[in-house]
Amino acid sequence: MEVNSGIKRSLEQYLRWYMKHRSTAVNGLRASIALLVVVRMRAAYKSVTRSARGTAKPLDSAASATTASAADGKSGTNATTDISTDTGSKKSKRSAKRGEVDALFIARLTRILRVIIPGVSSKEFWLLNLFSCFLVGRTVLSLQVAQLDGRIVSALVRGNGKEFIWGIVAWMVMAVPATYTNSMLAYLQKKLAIAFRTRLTNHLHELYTNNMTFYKVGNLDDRIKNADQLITQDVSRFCNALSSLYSNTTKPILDVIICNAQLSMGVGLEPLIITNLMVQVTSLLLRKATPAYGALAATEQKLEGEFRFTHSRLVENAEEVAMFGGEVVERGILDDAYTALVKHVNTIFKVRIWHGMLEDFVIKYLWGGFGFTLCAMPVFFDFAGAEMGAAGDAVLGSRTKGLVTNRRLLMQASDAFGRVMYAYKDVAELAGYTSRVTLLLDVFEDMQSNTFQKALVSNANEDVLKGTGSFTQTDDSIEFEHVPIISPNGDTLIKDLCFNLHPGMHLLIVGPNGSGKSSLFRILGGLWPLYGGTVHKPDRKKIFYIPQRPYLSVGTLRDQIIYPDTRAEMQARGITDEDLIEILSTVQILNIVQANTDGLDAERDWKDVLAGGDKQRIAMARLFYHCPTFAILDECTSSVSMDAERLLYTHAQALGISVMTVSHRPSLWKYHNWILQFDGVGGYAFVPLDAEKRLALQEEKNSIEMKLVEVPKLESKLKELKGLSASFCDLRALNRASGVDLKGLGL
Ligand SMILES: Nc1ncnc2c1ncn2[C@@H]1O[C@H](COP(=O)(O)OP(=O)(O)OP(=O)(O)O)[C@@H](O)[C@H]1O
Repeated sequence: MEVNSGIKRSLEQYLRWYMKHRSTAVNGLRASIALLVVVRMRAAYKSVTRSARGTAKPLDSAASATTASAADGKSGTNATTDISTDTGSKKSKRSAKRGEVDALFIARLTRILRVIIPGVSSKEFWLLNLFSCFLVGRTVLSLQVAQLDGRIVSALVRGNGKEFIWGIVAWMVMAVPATYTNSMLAYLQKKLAIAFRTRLTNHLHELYTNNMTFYKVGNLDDRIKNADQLITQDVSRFCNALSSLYSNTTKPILDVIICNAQLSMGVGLEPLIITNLMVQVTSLLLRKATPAYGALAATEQKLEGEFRFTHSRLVENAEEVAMFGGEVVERGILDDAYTALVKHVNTIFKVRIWHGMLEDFVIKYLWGGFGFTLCAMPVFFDFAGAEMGAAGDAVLGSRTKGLVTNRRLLMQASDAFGRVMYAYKDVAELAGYTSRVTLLLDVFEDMQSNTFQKALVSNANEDVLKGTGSFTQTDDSIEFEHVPIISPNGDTLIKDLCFNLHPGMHLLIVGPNGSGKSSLFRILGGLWPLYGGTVHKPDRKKIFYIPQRPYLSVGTLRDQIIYPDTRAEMQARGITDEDLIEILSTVQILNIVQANTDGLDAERDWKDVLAGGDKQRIAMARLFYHCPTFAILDECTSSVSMDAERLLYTHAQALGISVMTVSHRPSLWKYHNWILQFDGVGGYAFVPLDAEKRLALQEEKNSIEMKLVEVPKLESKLKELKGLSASFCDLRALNRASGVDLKGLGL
């Protein structure tokens, strides 16, 4: 008994001490929590900076392995078989692929944020601030509504009509800023998303169109298959996800903080801390049980892209597939891509079933139970120091007001916390989109410094691939000085090419298929990396290229002829529409202008409207418009008659254009005076071309080859005849022995 009363006494003493020093204890607790937060933030910051360095390092080292870009007059590359983006720690490699919510995600997001919110003076920064103001405003209004709710119900319980009516008036007045705030939030969220998208798209377009990145991605690098989908879809999804996430997390976080602060006044700090701790623990468990939604979203996007790619492939090659009757094969390809996508999406759905159940149980029911308990605290215990001594209506009114306000605040806080938890899924999805957008930025930035990652052919000579060549600018000559022609796969097409070309020289390039004829122009144009030697060439405008498949852009007929000039550039050059009409008349396609009432201003889908031969004639018109020093003609007359061919060459040469032709047609030889002949095994010959002599030799060679074709037939005939004459001799011998008269047999 004494022991018991001793314990009771000590407990009472402790409680008295506690009530006396309660505020100090509470402050101490607050300070500890603040300290904990600071420590955690510091740790998070450290890990972010560490992982950001981990990401940057391989890119930096890769970049340092390259020389300046082709545009600067040099070209280099870092071709490698390793196609992973991050070569940092194993963990960062894994998360790089999976798009997890971790420090690497924060580092990547920060990198993109620097692009979409470039500074404090940017429109996006102020939009974000305005948006934040409205978010805070909405939270403040919600608190006011909770207080008002409590007051109205309290007045109702006490039967105080005047207070009740004033409460209703205040309620209606509050509706005005509340509805305006909600509408503005919806508007600003969309505005912010589109502003982010504009910034990011502009940045990506700049990189994509610079240094021929649109060619290099896909051709020289393996990392991205469908840059178009990434720029058009993934960027949009990323921006929408980011702006909605900002709204979906900032408001709930604010709600959680402010409602908790208010609640602590209503129910006391201790029960609130205990409840919060329990919520934290359960939310931690829930987080642990959350599947990798980011990785799932990233894979879904990838599969969506591949599915879209199979369709665009079919659209692009529709005519060929239809002619071949390849619909069964194509159907298989489309179905395979779709099945892979659907299989993955179904996996996500299934994962969502059990996770949704768990999430609902924890957020709605478990936390709901915590909430009820919390609301009951001021009723059963006096943590907040409510005036329990007061009597009758006052106590009832005070309790009702407290209960209604607290319950509303609690519901708001728990709903907000729930939304923060649900937002984890959105964050995970954002992590997926972030990893896709970062990959796009990584690849585009690598293309600027000519750093490529591509699987090489097994026999690629690694030593040769480590070399770099250079470009220098000349006035009007082209020279290749010990330049190897190596494909992006690492195949050596020509080992060591040397030749030079001056105005007045017309070069014919011949060789077997795949020997590197077109690749020579890819090197000259700076499309492929230069692994050695020097290419001396004039300004880009002095070399004009006409490919086998003419390229027709979007726009008017005039735009097709002057491409890539704009109308303003055409006028600046002093060229008029009449000059263009004359050019069209020279290439004999004036009928196209006449067939269109808008003349040169006619806008059509020229790619589909024009026949193959007409397209090639438009390309010739383009050449005559630009009138360069050198023209690269890569099998560009395959669809036109020999007359049109003659016209192209004679007119081009009359304009002083030196031609470099790739063609298998001997009819074109006469327009050239030099020949570059590739042997298909890495060797070549560069010699003057006497077309007449070469044609005569060719004819002689052809006739000998024709005769050689006859040789086996003649030999077999000879053999047959020899056999017959042998049997004839045998017969005569036999006859002599037997005395038969051969003449009588007609032999
Ligand atoms: N983007 C690329 N990536 C990898 N290899 C390529 C690429 N483009 C071409 N090649 C390869 O380079 C080699 C040479 O191609 P190129 O187009 O120069 O041949 P060509 O001599 O012009 O042949 P053809 O007379 O058939 O047009 C081929 O083996 C081809 O597969």
